[in-house]
Amino acid sequence: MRICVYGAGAIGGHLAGRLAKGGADVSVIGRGAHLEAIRERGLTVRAKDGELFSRPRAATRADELGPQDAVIVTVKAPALPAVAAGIAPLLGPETAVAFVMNGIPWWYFDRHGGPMDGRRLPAIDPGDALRRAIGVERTIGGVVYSACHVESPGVVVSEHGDIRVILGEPDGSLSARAQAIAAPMEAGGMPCPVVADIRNRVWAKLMGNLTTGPLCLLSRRDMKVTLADPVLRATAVRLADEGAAIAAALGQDLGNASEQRVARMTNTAHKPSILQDLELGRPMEMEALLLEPLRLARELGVPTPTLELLVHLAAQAAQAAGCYQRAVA
Ligand SMILES: NC(=O)C1=CN([C@@H]2O[C@H](COP(=O)(O)OP(=O)(O)OC[C@H]3O[C@@H](n4cnc5c(N)ncnc54)[C@H](OP(=O)(O)O)[C@@H]3O)[C@@H](O)[C@H]2O)C=CC1
Ligand SMILES: CC(C)(CO)C(=O)C(=O)O
Repeated sequence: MRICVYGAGAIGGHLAGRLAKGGADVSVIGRGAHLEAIRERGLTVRAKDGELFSRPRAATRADELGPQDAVIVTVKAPALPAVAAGIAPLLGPETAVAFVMNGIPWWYFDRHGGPMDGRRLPAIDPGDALRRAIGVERTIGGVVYSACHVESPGVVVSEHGDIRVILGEPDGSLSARAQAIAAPMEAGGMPCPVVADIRNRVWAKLMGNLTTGPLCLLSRRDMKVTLADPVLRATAVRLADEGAAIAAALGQDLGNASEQRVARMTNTAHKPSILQDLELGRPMEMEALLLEPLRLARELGVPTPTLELLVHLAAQAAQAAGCYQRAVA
């Protein structure tokens, strides 16, 4: 199976390594020193279950690779317009495109049902660029648990053993095409369930970002250090409660699990990827991870006072660092 990972950074590198180990014919699209190193010396993934080495075909442009059976998009959300502009050469008539990223995905309300069905998210997909270039028919939703970073060009470190990718169709079907991506992932050591409730999984993952994102952006410290402060830990629980209330207003029941969610993160010495971006001066996923959930809360009449305050402070920090340009609204 030909699978291209579009955005071979930390997550994309990890997934490419797993897929190669699992027997897929893997290529990656990336850029800069990391891509050059993968091209010249191969891709190394240092994971808790051992080191994976592979030699995926590495390209900076899709026309170097041609049509694929599947594409897995793993860029940061601000890079999605560039993916929309560049992806066409990878797409044959049957190519599926899985978005394995954090945050509210551009397709969230497609095939959603109810009064919000079909609603657009212009902050995530400006000008409907992804909708036009890829379309919801090809799209598979995805969530990833794998704290990781690029240690040096060509080398990705997966920091914890608790890893998984979750795939799901926007219409809830358990499709053969999602299973076809999951199979080499699983064979490569990455658990990869295909689920009927991908929106619920998106929200469950988002809880981690809504809690540790604003707090660590403001503390500039990793999750373990930040959450060791009892006041900030209690604040994280309030953030998780508010996030769960937004999800509930959209019909996604996350249970009464905020304490446990935060408890699971207290021993994780990981800097959230959004903080890594701030520190490296890269465009930050403010919209998909933080601001779009707030917008939905306002629209649905869900009170989120703690989230409002901390996300707006975080947005100011992001603007001051030159990593987020929009006016916050
Ligand atoms: N890292 C983590 O621990 C986790 C991250 N996530 C999520 O996974 C997603 C990916 O994150 P992560 O892997 O950390 O991000 P990275 O920035 O490490 O990876 C994205 C890669 O895509 C490259 N890229 C961006 N735009 C283009 C383009 N137009 N053409 C070619 N290459 C491009 C980037 O290059 P460049 O560096 O030059 O921009 C980078 O190498 C995000 O949604 C994130 O929130 C989820 C769980 C954990
Ligand atoms: C913080 C973490 C690991 C989970 O919420 C994450 O998703 C990220 O680093 O972006």
